[in-house]
Amino acid sequence: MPEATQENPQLALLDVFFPGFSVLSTAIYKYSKIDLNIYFPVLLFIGVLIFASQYINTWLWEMMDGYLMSTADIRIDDEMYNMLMAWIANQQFAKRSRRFVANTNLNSRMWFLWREYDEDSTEDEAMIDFDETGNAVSTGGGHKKEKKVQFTPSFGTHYFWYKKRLLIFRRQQDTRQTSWGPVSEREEISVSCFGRNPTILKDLLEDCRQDFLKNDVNRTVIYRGGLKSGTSEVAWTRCVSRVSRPFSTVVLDETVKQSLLDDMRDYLHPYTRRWYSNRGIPYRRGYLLYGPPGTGKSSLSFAIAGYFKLKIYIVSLNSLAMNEENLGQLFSELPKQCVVLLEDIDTAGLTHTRKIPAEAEEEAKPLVTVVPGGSTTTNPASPPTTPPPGGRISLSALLNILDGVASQEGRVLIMTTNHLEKLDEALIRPGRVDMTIKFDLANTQMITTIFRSIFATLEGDIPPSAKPLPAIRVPSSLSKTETALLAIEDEKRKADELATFRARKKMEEEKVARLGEEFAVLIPTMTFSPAEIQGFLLKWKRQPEMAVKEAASWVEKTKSEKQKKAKEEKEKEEEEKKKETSWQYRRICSSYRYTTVSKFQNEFRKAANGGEKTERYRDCEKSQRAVSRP
Ligand SMILES: Nc1ncnc2c1ncn2[C@@H]1O[C@H](COP(=O)(O)OP(=O)(O)OP(=O)(O)O)[C@@H](O)[C@H]1O
Repeated sequence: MPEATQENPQLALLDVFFPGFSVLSTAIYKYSKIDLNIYFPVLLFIGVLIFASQYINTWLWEMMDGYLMSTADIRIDDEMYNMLMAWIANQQFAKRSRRFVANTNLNSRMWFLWREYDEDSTEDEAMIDFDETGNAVSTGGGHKKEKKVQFTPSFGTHYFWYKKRLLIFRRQQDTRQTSWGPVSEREEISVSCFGRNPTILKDLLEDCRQDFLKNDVNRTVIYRGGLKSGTSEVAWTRCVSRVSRPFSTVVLDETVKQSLLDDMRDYLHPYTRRWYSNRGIPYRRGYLLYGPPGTGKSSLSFAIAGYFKLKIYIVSLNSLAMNEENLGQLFSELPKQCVVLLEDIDTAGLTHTRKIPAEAEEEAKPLVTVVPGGSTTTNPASPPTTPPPGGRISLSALLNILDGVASQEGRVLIMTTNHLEKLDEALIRPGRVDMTIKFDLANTQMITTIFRSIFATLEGDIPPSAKPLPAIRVPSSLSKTETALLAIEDEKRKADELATFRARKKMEEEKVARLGEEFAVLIPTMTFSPAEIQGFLLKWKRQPEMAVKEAASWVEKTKSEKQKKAKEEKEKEEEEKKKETSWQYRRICSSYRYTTVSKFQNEFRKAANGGEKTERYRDCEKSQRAVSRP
């Protein structure tokens, strides 16, 4: 009988399927004289079967996946990820999962989809308690606001039932992504169903969306336009959802507010769209809010979006990423009805008058140096007209986008500015801006209203000292009559409490009204913005008397600070102007370098300083050579 050794080629073959088999069989032969070689055909068959089944299994799954199943892939950089994960976390299969991810925030780790967990909880839940001495104390887990841990299934395949259909949730590591990103960003999720009809998946995703959006009821959802992380693509990304600001809390002339409401209500009416299209007028509406900083322009924009339950899309034209193409792309991706907010439009590099094509052409020409005597030379070394500084969008590009086909019909455009006079007329002509609202510094009536709104006791305001009265405990030994008497007494006590509360509230209101008037007398009219007044009042938010007492000294202090600041700004402006003049002068002179500059020095200096511009100076102005700023 041949020795069963490792050299036996048959056993070496079995090692492929059952690693270590030859060592094991040699040991068995040595100690018990049982030769496993005789089972070789059976073992080989089993080995091949196991090996082949792995491939067959994968192949079968692939075939089934490809031909007999429907799959929805969810991208981690899309808001759908947040929606699906929020839904999954509430499902039994996720709660029962033995291998799971514990999350305090279910949202995508992509920065532009990231949302703070707290954002969706209600704001009336206090996060911190304070003891009698005013120190912050731990809430001891008694408050709902503490971060909840939620569980989602870990990487792998998970089966669950939805509307009596078996669905598959797959969560996999995305191996295609580069390794430098955080692990949590490198994943792929998908939901599949058996059958070639994907309707059930679409139903599921719609359910997830609806569930997710329930959190947004009575909230204003804010989107910002910008670059997606690590890409050159732009997208609207949801950044926050805030409890909608009641329209009434924006202090503004009531007739103006009412006419804005009426105008928007009419515009958003379902029949209005048809009215516009019948007449061939683009269905768009634009509003311009202008006035000094802190007078409520942004507040009104958010309040109006909340009032009409519209999402608000904010885009910053100052952003470096914003060029004509990107802005056009963002405008083309706007939903049918929404508010688009272009804030502080005067600072967005749009303040220059729109160039007429001839002028633009002129600028694009190579620089021409005027040589006295009438001849001109083209300077080949002179740089071409520099493109607008990176990211700044030109006015004509913006106008094209606002009017162009890419701009979604049905949107409400709100532009805000601190300097109406700096805006080009083309931007604010009717059709682009249909209503202009002026915001002013606070007048006496506004000051009183702000005071009242800060100190009025509103629903949900709980004074920090208020402690609920202990409920009456009914001893079990009492007879029915005694219990009834006690209940009547309790009712009476509650009614007395309510009456006292109402009387106190009325007195409070009268006191606040009186103090409001006193306060308004102390604050000079049209001097401070509502934001400044609100800022001061918030310091004394529970002490209206102190606010009145401190008002006069605050006015003095703030006025002198403002004067000082204004003086400094003026000095700075003058300094800038001087620099600008000398720079302009150098530019002009440099374009005249073929002649003796000193010959025309006085003439040029005068003109650069705002004096009379000679023909020679004008010639030079046209052919200015780019001189780097000092
Ligand atoms: N008319 C107003 N009514 C109510 N609150 C106001 C008003 N104006 C300003 N505020 C308060 O002042 C703060 C700043 O207001 P807001 O941002 O709306 O001003 P703004 O005019 O948009 O300022 P900026 O021009 O600097 O952007 C907010 O907290 C807001 O509540």
